[in-house]
Amino acid sequence: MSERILVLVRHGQSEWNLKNLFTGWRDPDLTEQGVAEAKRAGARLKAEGLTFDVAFTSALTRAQKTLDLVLGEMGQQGVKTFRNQALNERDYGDLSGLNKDDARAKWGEEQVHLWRRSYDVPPPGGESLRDTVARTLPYYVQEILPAVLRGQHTIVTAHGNSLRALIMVLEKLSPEGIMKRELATGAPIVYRLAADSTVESKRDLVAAA
Ligand SMILES: O=C(O)[C@H](O)COP(=O)(O)O
Repeated sequence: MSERILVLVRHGQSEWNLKNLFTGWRDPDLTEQGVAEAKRAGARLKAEGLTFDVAFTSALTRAQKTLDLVLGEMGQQGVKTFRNQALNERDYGDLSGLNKDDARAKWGEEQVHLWRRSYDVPPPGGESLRDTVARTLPYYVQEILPAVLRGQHTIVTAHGNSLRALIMVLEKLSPEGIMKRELATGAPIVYRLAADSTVESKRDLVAAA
């Protein structure tokens, strides 16, 4: 039985990350730096000797391009890929397109932090992390996890908060624990799962600067 490998990668820097705008379901492209980050992630995964059998990504350009660049760097362009909006970023609702510093000036540091990092406070008109877990988890359980448990080496490229939702479940984090969890762009996390789908080991492959 081959190992049960699950790799999560947040997309590389996007145009709106660079401009410091709430993005959510909006669809900006990667920046030059984001392209470089994605390629570096691919190089790190290749250096680990990893190969993939199946890939999952969101319906958004920045995550799809990141996946293409990672696989390209690994010489693994042909990997079977599934795209699904279940893996999209948390919907930032009315905040989408607003500048994060302007939002802090308007609503206060603490409120904006709660919208961005709390488990159950939804941004106006958008999804809380709890809502995002409710959206991503069925897709993980029904599509991604079965592939991992079959021994297919699996990569998921998605978003800061859709991945925090999965990480909360994988790492059994409390609402307080997930509040402190930040994900760098283009930094792969390699999980090995046990047969009962719990995490056996985890490694952060922080992309070299
Ligand atoms: O949607 C966004 O704005 C980013 O991808 C994640 O933003 P956050 O770090 O503010 O949650």
